[in-house]
Amino acid sequence: MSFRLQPAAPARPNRCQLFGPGSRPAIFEKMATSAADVINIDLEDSVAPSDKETARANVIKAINEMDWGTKYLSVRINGLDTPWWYRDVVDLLEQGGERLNQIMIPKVGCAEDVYAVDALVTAIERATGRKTPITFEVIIESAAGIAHVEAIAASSPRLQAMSLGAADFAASMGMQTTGIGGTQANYYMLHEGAKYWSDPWHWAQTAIVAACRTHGILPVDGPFGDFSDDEGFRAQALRSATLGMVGKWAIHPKQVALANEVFTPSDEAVAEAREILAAMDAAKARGEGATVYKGRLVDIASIKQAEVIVRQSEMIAR
Ligand SMILES: CC(C)(COP(=O)(O)OP(=O)(O)OC[C@H]1O[C@@H](n2cnc3c(N)ncnc32)[C@H](O)[C@@H]1OP(=O)(O)O)[C@@H](O)C(=O)NCCC(=O)NCCSC(=O)C[C@H](O)C(=O)O
Ligand SMILES: [Mg+2]
Repeated sequence: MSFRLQPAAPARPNRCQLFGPGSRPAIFEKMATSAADVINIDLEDSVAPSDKETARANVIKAINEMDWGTKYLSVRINGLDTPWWYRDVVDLLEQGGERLNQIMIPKVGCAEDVYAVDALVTAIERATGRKTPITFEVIIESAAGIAHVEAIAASSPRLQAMSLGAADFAASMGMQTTGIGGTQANYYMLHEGAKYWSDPWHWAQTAIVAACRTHGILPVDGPFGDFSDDEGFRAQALRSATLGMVGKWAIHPKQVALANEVFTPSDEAVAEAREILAAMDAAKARGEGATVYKGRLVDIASIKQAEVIVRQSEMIAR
């Protein structure tokens, strides 16, 4: 371990972030009563330009009047290249009250993007006497965003989560696909006539996980567009969980249970993690730093690996 210790990410469940357009208030109740840990009401790309003001008003009304239970409540504002974002922030902060937990900033390309929103939010919080600081989530969904991901991760103490936005990311990178996440038919290796598919999102995901873990932020996988493909969603989510991401967006309610299933450690995984911890306790008592568990090596690093799984399950059970 470096002399500079790795900070812990916020201790709150973030297995599924359910999205819905702010211009569609009829679904807000369904979002609030869903099994998602986080609700992202959208003012950005799922809202047509002609609906921006109405959507903003819908969202503020819903934040104030609806029962959101224990949901972590987040609103995605418009991008900093639009005329809408500052009014989103001002109205949400001035009229949305303390129930709003988080602002999601899309298409962040550099640390200064976050700085700009932070400055505006900070001024409004001071003026209104807000008690609990608003937190931020950013979406990495451009070439600039991934190139500057580490600086973005370090940009503000408000930052709690960072997602990969596969659709805009693919467009910004010039990738030849219209798919949103998942397997890409043309991304394969050929060996002795057989095709072996690879994962075109892998590099961006690992860059995000490393930046997030360095700065104590939750790394999250973004949307999987084909909501009729449950197995495709599950495969994408399993890869993300294996890489260290803590959750995934749902762009349709049927994806919520899938995300919760993948990002909740199974009873078997938790039991095995606890057995590894017990085996290492016994090893330590014998003065050993390594031992054998089910025919394989476990050592002091295995304690940290097992603790990740136990911590996740304890946090979700809370
Ligand atoms: C994708 C949808 C437009 C589909 O809506 P719809 O046609 O109504 O679906 P269904 O008929 O299958 O709906 C079944 C029931 O579920 C309710 N419903 C639908 N969507 C939601 C939702 N998001 N949350 C809660 N409940 C929902 C319907 O009302 C039906 O209920 P009932 O009649 O009682 O049976 C729609 O799902 C949708 O709008 N999804 C979210 C789109 C969105 O927010 N997109 C933005 C995020 S993705 C993105 O931005 C890309 C990213 O930035 C990147 O770059 O990668
Ligand atoms: Mg996007």
